Amino acid sequence: MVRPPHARRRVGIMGGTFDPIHHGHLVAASEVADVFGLDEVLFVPTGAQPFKSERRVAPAEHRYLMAVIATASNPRFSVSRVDIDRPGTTFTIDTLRDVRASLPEAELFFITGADALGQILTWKDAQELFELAHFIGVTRPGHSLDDEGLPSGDVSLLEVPALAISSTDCRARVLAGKPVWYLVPDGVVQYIAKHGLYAPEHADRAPEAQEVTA
Ligand SMILES: Nc1ncnc2c1ncn2[C@@H]1O[C@H](COP(=O)(O)OP(=O)(O)OP(=O)(O)O)[C@@H](O)[C@H]1O
Ligand SMILES: O=C(O)c1ccc[n+]([C@@H]2O[C@H](COP(=O)([O-])O)[C@@H](O)[C@H]2O)c1
Repeated sequence: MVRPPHARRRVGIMGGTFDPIHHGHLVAASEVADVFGLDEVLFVPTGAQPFKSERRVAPAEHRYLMAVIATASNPRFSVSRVDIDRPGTTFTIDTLRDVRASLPEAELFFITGADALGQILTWKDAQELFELAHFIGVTRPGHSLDDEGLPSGDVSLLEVPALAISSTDCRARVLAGKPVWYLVPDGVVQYIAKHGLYAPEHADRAPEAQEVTA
């Protein structure tokens, strides 16, 4: 994308539980950054996600550090602590307000997979979300990408390389003793093993890996 000089900085925001971060997240962010000419993508791990309150989630600090490891080699990727440092339930409206406050001049793009895009109208202060960022819905295997009911002009849809990977499947594989090599970055494979994440047999060695945070 050709950019005029002095154009506003274009910043993508990829929010997620990232339990753990995997190559599906990274490919989606990379493709959006390329197609929309983003200067930077901020990965924003959630604190307590409102739709996952019944589920055990790895402690935020582990999910944050895995995101840091996964994005370290890409100069355009970084990880934000705004959601994990804010007490209480994570709502995207707060994420966007906080990022807007720290980057007042930037154009913001919120990146979301097809599954999450389909739920946006149920999110807190849904109508105001579209005043704070342009939303980009990306394809995800097993989900249909649809912007029905969403404000036209505020949402774009993008086909990204299809990776049928989910964090749920990665956790289940670790629990079953199966490899997650090539589903998540190498450093994340090693981080999961080092801290005994997702494997109950390691609970006595690494109790911090089994905390309930959401
Ligand atoms: N394979 C994928 N391709 C495209 N987008 C994805 C993919 N996996 C996740 N996303 C998107 O990334 C964001 C964060 O996803 P999340 O951290 O919940 O991962 P997940 O794999 O869906 O996790 P879980 O299986 O635990 O629900 C969401 O917008 C989701 O739609
Ligand atoms: O704001 C809300 O009400 C809301 C409800 C559910 C999910 N979200 C956001 O959706 C993004 C993807 O969430 P998740 O848990 O599917 O990874 C993440 O940034 C969440 O904060 C936001």
